[in-house]
Amino acid sequence: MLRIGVIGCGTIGTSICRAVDDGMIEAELVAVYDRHTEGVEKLKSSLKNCRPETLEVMEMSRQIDLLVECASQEAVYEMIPVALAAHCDVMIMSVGALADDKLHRTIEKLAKDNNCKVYLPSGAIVGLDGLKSAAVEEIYSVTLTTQKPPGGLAGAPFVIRNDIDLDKITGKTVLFEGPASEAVSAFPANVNVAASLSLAGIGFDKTKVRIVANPALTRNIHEITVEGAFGEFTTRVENIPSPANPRSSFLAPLSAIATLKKIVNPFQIGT
Ligand SMILES: NC(=O)C1=CN([C@@H]2O[C@H](COP(=O)(O)OP(=O)(O)OC[C@H]3O[C@@H](n4cnc5c(N)ncnc54)[C@H](O)[C@@H]3O)[C@@H](O)[C@H]2O)C=CC1
Ligand SMILES: O=C([O-])CC(=O)C(=O)O
Repeated sequence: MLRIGVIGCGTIGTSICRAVDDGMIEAELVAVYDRHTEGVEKLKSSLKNCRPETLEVMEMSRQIDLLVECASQEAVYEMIPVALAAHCDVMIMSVGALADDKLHRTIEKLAKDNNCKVYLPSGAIVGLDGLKSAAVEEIYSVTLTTQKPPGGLAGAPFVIRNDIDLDKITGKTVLFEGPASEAVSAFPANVNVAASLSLAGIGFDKTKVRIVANPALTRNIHEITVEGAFGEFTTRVENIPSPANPRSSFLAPLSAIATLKKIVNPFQIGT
């Protein structure tokens, strides 16, 4: 059975661990870790069947086949190279970290050298399957427009740096327009999806991102338009925010669980 370790015991980590605990994913939950011990204890006490140990990444990597990162972009720097060097496959949710070309190349080399896989779930967006197929030929443009209720953008470095009072936004307001390379560091907990889109398509500099604060919304909306030699498509998803973390859409943990199910399933459905 696949032995997994989970880094980050927040919204997504808890959903993944519960899915293993409920038997939805045929895997053994060997270990968990979070920089906040209360988070680890709360998660562990909520499990009915699994008894994971609390282990730091180095020790965890010796005992697992797959390390699941659902913590932060910072954690990708700290944990992913360590796990790959220990011959573990990895799954990354904080995909925005890969906008750093040096880190991206390090992870790619470690994965190749150690014969490991790096899984990047679709997260909170729909349409990566179509984009991957389309990218076999030329892609002319990829645009992501993300709209969130203002509270869902709280704490973003861009908001803090520009002294934006989210409570004072009364109408639909474009906060950011620029390349994905800038969007993922300006809003690290909001548009990791822009990174997955960039990696599947035309890269971080050419992928355009617009981030809109919209007080009329209760959902996180991601709209993607792709134009290329294949033609054109647009996808739009209206995501219910996770109750525990309104920055993250409910579809994100579901996509992480679906990716784990795909890893253990002999049938690989979809591109
Ligand atoms: N790819 C995608 O579509 C999506 C990606 N995300 C990203 O996934 C990650 C997890 O999201 P949530 O579970 O909603 O966040 P969360 O805030 O609910 O939980 C994150 C947990 O990770 C821990 N953590 C953060 N950095 C750490 C580190 N360096 N070492 C150890 N523990 C650390 C925190 O203490 C917290 O308990 C975030 O980076 C988020 O931005 C979220 C939604 C969609
Ligand atoms: O969950 C979402 O809507 C998207 C998100 O936070 C991210 O990509 O980081």
